[in-house]
Amino acid sequence: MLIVNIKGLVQVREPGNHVLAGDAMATLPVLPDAYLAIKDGIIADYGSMSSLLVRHATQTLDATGRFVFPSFVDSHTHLVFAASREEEFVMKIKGATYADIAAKGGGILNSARRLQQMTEDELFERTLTRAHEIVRTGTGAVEIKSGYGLTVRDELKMLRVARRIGRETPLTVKTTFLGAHAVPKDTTQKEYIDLVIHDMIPAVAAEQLADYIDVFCEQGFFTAEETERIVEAGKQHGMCPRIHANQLHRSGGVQVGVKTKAVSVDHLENMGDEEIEALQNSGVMPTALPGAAFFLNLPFPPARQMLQAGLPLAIASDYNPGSAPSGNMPLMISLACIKMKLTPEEAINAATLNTAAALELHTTHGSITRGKVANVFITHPIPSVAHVPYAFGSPVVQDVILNGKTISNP
Ligand SMILES: N=CN[C@@H](CCC(=O)O)C(=O)O
Ligand SMILES: [Zn+2]
Repeated sequence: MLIVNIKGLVQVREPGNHVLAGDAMATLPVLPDAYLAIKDGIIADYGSMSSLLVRHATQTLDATGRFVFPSFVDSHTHLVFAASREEEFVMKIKGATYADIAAKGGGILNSARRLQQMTEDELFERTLTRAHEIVRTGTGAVEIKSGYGLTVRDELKMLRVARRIGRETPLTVKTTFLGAHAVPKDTTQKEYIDLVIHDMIPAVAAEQLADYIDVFCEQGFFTAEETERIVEAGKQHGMCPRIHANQLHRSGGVQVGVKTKAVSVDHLENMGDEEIEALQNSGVMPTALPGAAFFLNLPFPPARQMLQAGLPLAIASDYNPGSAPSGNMPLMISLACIKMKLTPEEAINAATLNTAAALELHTTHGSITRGKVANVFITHPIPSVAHVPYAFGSPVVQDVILNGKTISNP
């Protein structure tokens, strides 16, 4: 396949380990008036139109006036859920907080009740609709968590659905076991943590259903000490940690992430100097979820301060029914620019190369690089790259190509 007359080929990089940190995040390489050649699902070549020699291809797309981007990598979602939660949305409008709703058995426990009653096939169908939706907005690889099952049976059910999304859609899927998302009503904290460690983790590992282990490290959910114990148990079974950290409070989640060598710590709405220092040279990817901060009216992560400290930064959607009911990555990039004061270049780097690194997909995804998976999208005609975050909420993606194949009616 050949894409020709590309107005700008975005995020062109030579092969190599590209985690971008600090000042390096400001540079986004864009090749003007370019072509892109794809063969056997892989990026075969790219260059300036003036250097294009081969003109025969099985399929040629003309991208005049349009940009080609590498597909977004969304490194944090809860894509598998049974039902939306508009009633809580209205409660929040009227003044209830996320914590108030959770304390009344709403929130995660509300989602768990509904998911427990749903068959695996029905859950798959509902998730499939959302998978198609994120493909249409430019996502090519996605992390999917469990955490609305809260029983052995239902956590396994969620992870099987997530794995099936990886098999039956063109999305690249990584899965995360988040049994420690909330404690069910009729169980003590200790009983539930024992269930997570002694029953759930071995059962998940036996079916190889999870690449990662996650814990909601937060007041009223799981303490830093409990988080450490749970993720260490996961590590024993080959699951690398990634942590819900510092969403509502300075929970110690960041420090546990660093201590346990997590691949990422996500949320980070409540950060202090100590957390930023702890992350320096840690190898842990700090990940902002601007959709969740926006939806819950929380402070946004101190992105500029983090970049000034030389940290890398990733941006993901957190698509879930309670705190971020959108998996629209172009919108997340807009929010990152508008609310976190990232430049368009920084935000796009954060949602492509750095999220690929956060999912350990940096050798195959996240940039236009020879030899990487041909996951790209072609924009509508737009004047500039910065137009993507500028025109917030406007459709960005016109054509989607995943694994080298055009997705019809994206
Ligand atoms: N904070 C924890 N988990 C999700 C929200 C879960 C829910 O409210 O259903 C999040 O990342 O925001
Ligand atoms: Zn989350």
